[in-house]
Amino acid sequence: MIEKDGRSRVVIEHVQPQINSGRFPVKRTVGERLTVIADVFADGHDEVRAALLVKHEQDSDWQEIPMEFQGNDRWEASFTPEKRGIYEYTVQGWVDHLLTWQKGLKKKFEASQDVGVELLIGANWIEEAAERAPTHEAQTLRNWATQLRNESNQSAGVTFALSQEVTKLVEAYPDKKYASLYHRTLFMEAERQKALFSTWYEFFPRSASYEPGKHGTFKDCEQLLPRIAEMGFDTIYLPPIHPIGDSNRKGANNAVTAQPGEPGSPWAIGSKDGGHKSIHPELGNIDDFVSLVNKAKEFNIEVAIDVAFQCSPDHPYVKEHPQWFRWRPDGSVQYAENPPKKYQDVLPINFETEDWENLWKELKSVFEYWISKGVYIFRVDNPHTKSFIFWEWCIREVRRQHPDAIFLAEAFTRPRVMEQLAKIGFNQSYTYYTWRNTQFEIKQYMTELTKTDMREYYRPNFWPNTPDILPEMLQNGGESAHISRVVMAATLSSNYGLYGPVYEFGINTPVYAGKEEYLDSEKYEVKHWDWNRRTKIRDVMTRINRIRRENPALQTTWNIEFGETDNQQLLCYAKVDDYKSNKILVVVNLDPHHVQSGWIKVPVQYLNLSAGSTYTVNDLMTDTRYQWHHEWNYVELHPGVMPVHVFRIE
Ligand SMILES: O=P(O)(O)O[C@H]1O[C@H](CO)[C@@H](O[C@H]2O[C@H](CO)[C@@H](O)[C@H](O)[C@H]2O)[C@H](O)[C@H]1O
Repeated sequence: MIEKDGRSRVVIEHVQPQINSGRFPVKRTVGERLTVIADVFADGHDEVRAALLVKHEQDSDWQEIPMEFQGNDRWEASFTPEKRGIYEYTVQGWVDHLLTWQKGLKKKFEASQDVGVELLIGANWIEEAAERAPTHEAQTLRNWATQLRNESNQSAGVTFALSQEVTKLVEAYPDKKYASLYHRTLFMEAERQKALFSTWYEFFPRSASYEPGKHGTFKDCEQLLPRIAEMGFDTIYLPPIHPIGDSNRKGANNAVTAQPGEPGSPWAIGSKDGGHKSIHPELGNIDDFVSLVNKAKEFNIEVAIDVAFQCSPDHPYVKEHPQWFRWRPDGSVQYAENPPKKYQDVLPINFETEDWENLWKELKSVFEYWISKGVYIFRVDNPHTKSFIFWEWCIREVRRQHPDAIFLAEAFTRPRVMEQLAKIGFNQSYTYYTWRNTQFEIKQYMTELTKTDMREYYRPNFWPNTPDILPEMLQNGGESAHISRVVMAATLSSNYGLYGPVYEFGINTPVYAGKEEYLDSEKYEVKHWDWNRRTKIRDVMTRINRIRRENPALQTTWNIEFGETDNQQLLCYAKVDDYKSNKILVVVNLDPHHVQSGWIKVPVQYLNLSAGSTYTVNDLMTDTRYQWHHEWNYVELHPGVMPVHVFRIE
């Protein structure tokens, strides 16, 4: 059986972007362009044309966007989503006889051949196009066909046939009877802008009190909002806010047994006071929490909460749904792990339980419950230790009802696993940035994130530290490293965050030499921070966050171009906005201990600067201006003064 019309001669292949052959949608935010490329060609020498077909899933009509020929059978078109939701896209190609005729006519006429018959053939094609045009234009086309038939002067006929007005009108009504359609419909999800541009400040609400020795509350968190807003953060991320279990409670510095009075790790969720939908009593009650969420909105701050699907042995689920845990012959459950880390105070959930459907529904309802309280951003703890198939379902279902929901995958694990979590729906992902220090490492990692197909589905969120990770660079590099690492996170990636208090106060003592964990970690203790204290690091955080808000070039991750340097300790990169009007050039001294100087090659072409022109670079970190003339320019960065330049090119 011949399934297709044998006259469909166009081949369409290598349509990009597509993730796993279209199994997963590519990601964009509203207003963020999607550029689609494809190879479209036919046998012989006929002219081919191609169009990108796009539609929002709720619309019935396809929008047709002409693709532009890039040479070598490659075609390209762009589309910018205007509303949130899923868009479908595919590619169509067809042989264009009118265009073929026009090109042939031109060649023959230029070769001084007789084109009398050609003009008659063209008249027929134009008449056919009239059949596809609306009445008023159909009449014009018919008139042109008559004009061509009656034209006695071949030169005038050719000029007319190739004129812009004829070309424009015949292009508008192509003959697509035998058009080919790419064999697949692909998907793109357009999300709200925050999925791409967000600035996170993590702190433990139990340490929020201004008063030493007092357990912090949500009311205390409200007091911190003006301070956090002043620093320019738009998202506060709170580690778990639920009741903390007593059984196997951990003590200071990860001791497996807590001393009386120790508060335990907030990730040991669940006690007689409730589980994932309850509030730790010392923080306040649900009304206090909702009040914090609403108050934060007044400062343009969103509250993000931590969702850790694991249970303290005291969690109500353990008694109510014992089938959700894997019991061993001795009546115990093996505690949770993220090898080599051991979480002796929590039980993992068994995603292979016979009762998986009820488990899934309950876990999804946790997100729904917090959404009903005004929370739309979730930092998901260790998602890679729960099944992919669950996440794909859960995120899809939650976002179908609540498209504003954003899920950040807190997975520091193998690359394929992190990538899969992003493919199946996580809107943002933690990264290896935390450990990328040298020029080579940073360039290589940024290239992988932005110039491979990861760009289509993996939205990085760069964290210089977390409560779990005090990287060696911050331990050894002190204030200078804190400054350079936060400025790089904030300018390399449009999503970035940090574990705030210890960062701004420059706390960097490891639990012991060689271990990348904070001594006396807040994970196991209530801390008292001097919230009135201003540090240079805090001032830098404030300034770089303002620079990010004021410069659209820093509100996306994908627009990076590195510049050469003659010193490996200097890193140089440029970013420009879509309109090429906002241009940022960052230079970083990667060595926190020594002055580093050298020559950097400004990527002038990328920055749209004509060679040899004079331009002003305005260092937004220090409000200092320099006049530069060439590609190569000299810089000198002092770690003790300011280890970075963030230039705006003016
Ligand atoms: O496994 P990760 O390094 O990605 O860390 C995340 O998950 C951990 C488990 O939830 C969590 O660990 C903390 O809570 C545990 C449970 O209470 C406790 O046993 C650990 O000692 C404590 O570090 C970690 O904070 C989180 O970021």
